[in-house]
Amino acid sequence: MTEPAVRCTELSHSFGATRAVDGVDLEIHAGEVFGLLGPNGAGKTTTLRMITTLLPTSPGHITVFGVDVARRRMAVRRLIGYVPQQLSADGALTGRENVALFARLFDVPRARRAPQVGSALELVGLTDDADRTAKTYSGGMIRRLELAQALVSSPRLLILDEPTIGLDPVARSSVWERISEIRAATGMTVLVTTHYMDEAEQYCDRVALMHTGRIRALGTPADLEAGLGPESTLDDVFRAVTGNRLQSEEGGIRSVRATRRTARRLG
Ligand SMILES: Nc1ncnc2c1ncn2[C@@H]1O[C@H](COP(=O)(O)OP(=O)(O)OP(=O)(O)O)[C@@H](O)[C@H]1O
Repeated sequence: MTEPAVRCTELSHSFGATRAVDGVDLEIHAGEVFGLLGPNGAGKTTTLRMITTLLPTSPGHITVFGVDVARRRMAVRRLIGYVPQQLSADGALTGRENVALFARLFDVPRARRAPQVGSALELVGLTDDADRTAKTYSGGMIRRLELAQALVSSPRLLILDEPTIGLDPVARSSVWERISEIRAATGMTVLVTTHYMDEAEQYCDRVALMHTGRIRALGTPADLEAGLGPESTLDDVFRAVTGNRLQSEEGGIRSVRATRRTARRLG
């Protein structure tokens, strides 16, 4: 059997008295688009930060393509491209310069940098705008630029934390279309967190519904919905397993926060 892209075993993490992640077992198949869904505070970002080596994994255990995250952090980092929630593009640099900076940071060999920067920009549809400063980009273009930054080292696993938050519906679908195309073109595994149910239904092969640090349901969107009954949505499934609604009003507040952050960083 193919090695899973990610295998998490009994993953837990506490911040003081807050149990952010509470006994998560999870396997992400190589080549799939996997959605980790849940409301604010569910433990999604903490889980991603453990997989990306930014937080300790103990007492649990994680492997990325069979490589132990606790023991071989640098080897794991080379396998991963990570787009965090906080923006990471510099408005004073051009799109190409931003991506080139990441190529250097991620140790892409000098001779391969220019071609890899060019193909990362092409994968996200920014070739024509590559030599404009990032402060002239729209919110959707910035997200695509961040995708290019994460793609420039040709990772096998692309991890995206709320990639479409704060974007309008057109920009949201444009980001998702790029993600789908990149997966099709490269066979890359994609792990994404979102609280937009419609996006997860449309673009994820499988999803895990997370609540108070635990995985409450896992499967394809269609199977999870069918398990509940005809006409069910993922939001209904989430409510059935937790008693709460997934799509809270807070999404709006966070969107505004994210938009403000964009304005501040790039303005
Ligand atoms: N650095 C930290 N210090 C203290 N508590 C934290 C820290 N990071 C996260 N938490 C807490 O851990 C819990 C899980 O947070 P986490 O960010 O993983 O959730 P999330 O599902 O990603 O939500 P969001 O999308 O809002 O980030 C929350 O109760 C949060 O307040």
